[in-house]
Amino acid sequence: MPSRTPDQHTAHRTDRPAGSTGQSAGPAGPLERERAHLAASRAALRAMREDVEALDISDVTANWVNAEVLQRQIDARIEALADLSGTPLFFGRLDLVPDPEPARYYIGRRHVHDADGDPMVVDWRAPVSQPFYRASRKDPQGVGLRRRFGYTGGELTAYEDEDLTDPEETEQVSALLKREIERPRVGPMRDIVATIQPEQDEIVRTGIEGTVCVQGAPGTGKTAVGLHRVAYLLYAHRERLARTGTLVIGPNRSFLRYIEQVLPALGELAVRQTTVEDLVTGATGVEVRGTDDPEAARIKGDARMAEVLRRAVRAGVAMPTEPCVVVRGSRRWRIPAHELEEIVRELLDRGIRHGAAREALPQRVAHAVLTRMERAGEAPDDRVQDAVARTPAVKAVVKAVWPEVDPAKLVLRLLSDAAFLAEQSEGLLTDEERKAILWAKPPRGVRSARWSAADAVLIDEAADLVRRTPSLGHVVLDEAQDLSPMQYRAVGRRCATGSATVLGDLAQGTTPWATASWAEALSHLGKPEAAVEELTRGFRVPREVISYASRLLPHIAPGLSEATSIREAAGSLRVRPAAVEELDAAVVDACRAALAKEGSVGLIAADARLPALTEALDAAGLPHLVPGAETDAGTRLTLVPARLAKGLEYDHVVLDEPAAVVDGEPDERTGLRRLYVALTRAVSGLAVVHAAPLPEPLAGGAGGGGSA
Ligand SMILES: Nc1ncnc2c1ncn2[C@@H]1O[C@H](COP(=O)(O)OP(=O)(O)OP(=O)(O)O)[C@@H](O)[C@H]1O
Repeated sequence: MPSRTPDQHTAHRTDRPAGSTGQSAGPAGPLERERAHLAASRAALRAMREDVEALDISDVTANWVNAEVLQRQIDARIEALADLSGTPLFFGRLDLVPDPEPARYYIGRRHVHDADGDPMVVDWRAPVSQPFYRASRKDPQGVGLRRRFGYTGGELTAYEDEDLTDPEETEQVSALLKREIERPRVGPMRDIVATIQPEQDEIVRTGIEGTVCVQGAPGTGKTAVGLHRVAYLLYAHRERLARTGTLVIGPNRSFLRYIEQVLPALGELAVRQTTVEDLVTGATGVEVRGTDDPEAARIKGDARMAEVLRRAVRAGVAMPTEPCVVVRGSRRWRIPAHELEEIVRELLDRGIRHGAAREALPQRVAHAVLTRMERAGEAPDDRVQDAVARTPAVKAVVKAVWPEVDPAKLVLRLLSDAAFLAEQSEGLLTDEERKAILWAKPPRGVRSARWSAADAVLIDEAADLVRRTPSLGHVVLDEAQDLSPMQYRAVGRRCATGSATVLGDLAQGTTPWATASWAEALSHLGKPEAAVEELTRGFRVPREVISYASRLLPHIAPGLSEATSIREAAGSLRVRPAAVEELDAAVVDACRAALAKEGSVGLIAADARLPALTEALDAAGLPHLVPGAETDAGTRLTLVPARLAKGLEYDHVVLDEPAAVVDGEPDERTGLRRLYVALTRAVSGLAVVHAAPLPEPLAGGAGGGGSA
């Protein structure tokens, strides 16, 4: 039941600058009434929490196990009902067109109800909240008035109305929305529930059955959308996902640290967040201590390796050459080799997992024995079949014909036994490719092997050939463009019976095997039917900066169009040449200038430049952090290796020596893509400082930004 408003509300625009309280905010003014509703909602939330805290479960739980489970659920509920001081309880209000009575909903991060159970705040994920994000004058969706609230330090200080019933009134950019989006960045990533845009909301609320792939330019909100989609799905399908699980996969640990607080802020505390590498090492138990050269990594990540592994697993299966003779009492039952072979071939043809087939084989052989017994006039039952399956003769057949496969040992053999690899990759890999992936010095065993990240994925694939990997209910895969086909398969296994949200940008692919087309990636993931959506409206990067970075697009991703930007921020780009011997000092200057402003500062540089820059910053007395570490008012500067910049953002970015960033990569296209990533991390301003000539695509053309 929506809360009813006895006083018929009159829609009214304040249109005053966000943050101001305006003149209408007298004691009985609308702002005061909204504050009163906030206070009442807070009290109601407190009461909800106290109700749960007061629950006495001693009567209802028959044993201590139940009691413990119930207590855990209660504790989680109490935690979920906390009133977080920095997080406003509601951020919006919808007044529906009276039909027949007016109805009003306050939209917030969680559901709050009064003592009668009537809602005081509705969860943003509830169906009634959807028009808050999607309704427009063209399509009001039953909404008469949409109100957005502005907060300052937890205080409700402003509101802003849109009358959706008047199609004549022109759409205006909401000042509160703009203020929220343009708020300086300090700490880790924040949720965007108050300002999700219609095109983003469509993706967030896609049904759980559908896999969605989002291609989006830097800063279009892919990560934000993916995280809010998990929160939405958990709300809409709580029980199902509690059973099957959800997972968020990101490119590296510093990125995960950057995003880790978004879901908890939305009340979702149980979503696992990991990298592909941690996912497969966790599943296989191998430790990654080695690296591959790019060519070896490319081949190991190629989808052809899936077939090589499939063959290698099957290669262990030998055709029986001896009959199986089972002795029971005074009788001997003989299954000839050719009949055993038929059983083996039938199991192979069924394409079931190696381990499952190995478990089925003794029963099949026993069944053949039972058929003979029946033909001889006996009447054996299931227990006899089980007993036969356990006889030494049948066990010996299984051992000889269908040996157990240890996934890591199998991969170790493939990478160290040239003849074995040649046999299993016949017609799939070339001699050079085989040479590229064979270990020069084979390790002694699985434990001493210096496994690479790509090896761990191969072992994970082999493990799945032996035993099916359990599938989760939903997987969000961020920065997907960097995955190899074999990595896509590893992720695909984890959502084989669930769905996925695949997020990425082809222009930001910086691995040698980076995705060339989403259709191909989705087929490796096992979701070829997924819809590909495009986001082009940028929320991070100021217009001048994104158009500067977009000069690289024809060289790195010719098919993609330039993103737009909602940030005007004139003067946001500075390109500053420096003499070689003055480069470090110029970079330090640029950092100081950035630190003089509000917000976080990221100094992005090629790996090779890090020692010199660390020294220069230390000498200048500028404390700095590593990516992913939490910034605070004292230390707002992070020194970011270009290779870790992906997915992150800083209010002000100082980019050191673009040419060095390009040179740090094995080929020019990858180098320019790395540069594109680095150029698109800034929220408010970018200063490019260089001594070497700028890479050609940046140097050319007019409007290269102001010089400082
Ligand atoms: N609707 C929105 N309201 C407010 N802020 C938004 C909105 N959408 C995105 N943002 C903000 O814009 C910034 C960029 O979003 P996000 O990191 O999700 O983009 P991305 O597409 O993943 O970028 P990249 O490709 O660089 O990884 C973030 O600070 C995010 O909070």
